Amino acid sequence: MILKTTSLSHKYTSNWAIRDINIEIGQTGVIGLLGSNGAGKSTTMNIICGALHQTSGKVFINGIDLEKEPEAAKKEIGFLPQTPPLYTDLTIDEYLTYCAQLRLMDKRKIKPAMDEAKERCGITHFSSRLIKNLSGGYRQRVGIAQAIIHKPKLVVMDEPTNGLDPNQLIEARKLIREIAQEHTVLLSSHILSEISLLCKEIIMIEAGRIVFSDSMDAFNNYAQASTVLMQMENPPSREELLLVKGVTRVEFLSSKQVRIYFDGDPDITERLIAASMQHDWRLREISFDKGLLDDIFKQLSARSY
Ligand SMILES: Nc1ncnc2c1ncn2[C@@H]1O[C@H](COP(=O)(O)OP(=O)(O)OP(=O)(O)O)[C@@H](O)[C@H]1O
Repeated sequence: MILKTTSLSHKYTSNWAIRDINIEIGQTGVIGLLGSNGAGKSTTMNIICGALHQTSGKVFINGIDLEKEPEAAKKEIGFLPQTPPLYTDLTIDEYLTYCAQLRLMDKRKIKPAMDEAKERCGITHFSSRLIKNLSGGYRQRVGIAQAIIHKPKLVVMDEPTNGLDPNQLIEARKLIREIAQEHTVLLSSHILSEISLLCKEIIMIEAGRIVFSDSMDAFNNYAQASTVLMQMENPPSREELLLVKGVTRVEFLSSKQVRIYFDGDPDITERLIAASMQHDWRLREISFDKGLLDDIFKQLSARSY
């Protein structure tokens, strides 16, 4: 088991920030920790990485008890916190060397490990550049390089794609996927689409408790389609749409785009397509729209897990 937590709970002051968090991860790949702001993602990650001491519960990294043998356990953890601890007045090489020393790496192994981490993160050409002169995307890569330099089994990334522009996002996702081929990556986000793009397993945390833990496929099945989105060149009136069997409510998002609420019968799309052909609505696009993340949170939080 690469990561195991048992009944992990934490109180900062009087309230529980997280309660009874049980996680078991045994394989490589990206595992997503999904939750809204304040759900307890950072608290959980900080404890797993030994940056925060839990009120109760246990953490095992590769079978090693983090509390009892912190040094040995931390050798198997790479951590990219929400704000990467970058020393901006150092060059990439100076910074990575410093990080490797902090991890108590064997002196002779530092240079080859650093070269490999830089290569994987695509920052070799900036080796002697000061970190303060790097763009946000490249700083993020340096953050990832420091998390993998000692080849840990588990790499923990707290909201690693936050604040990146669309191109940097694509690059960062690619890099994370590559890293996940050899390491187990536990990655947090409050954005469902980000998690669904990257993760095969998902752990959802809400108000400090795990409310869902399964494969992304199982999650997608659970998140039932709640509405249908239709784009038409020649849309009908609200009244006409309400005449289609199963349609319960119609919301015009623009003059040509409509959100259809329906009674839950998935054959609704066939009936809408048939009606469109019959009345020449000139349908351009039709798709199920999964519930908004907030709705899914509410549904999941409401059931006892
Ligand atoms: N240092 C602290 N002192 C007191 N309460 C804290 C502290 N850090 C976090 N909390 C509280 O603990 C709860 C969980 O916070 P946490 O930062 O773990 O959530 P999160 O899911 O990571 O949210 P975000 O995405 O906003 O970082 C929240 O209610 C938060 O207000």
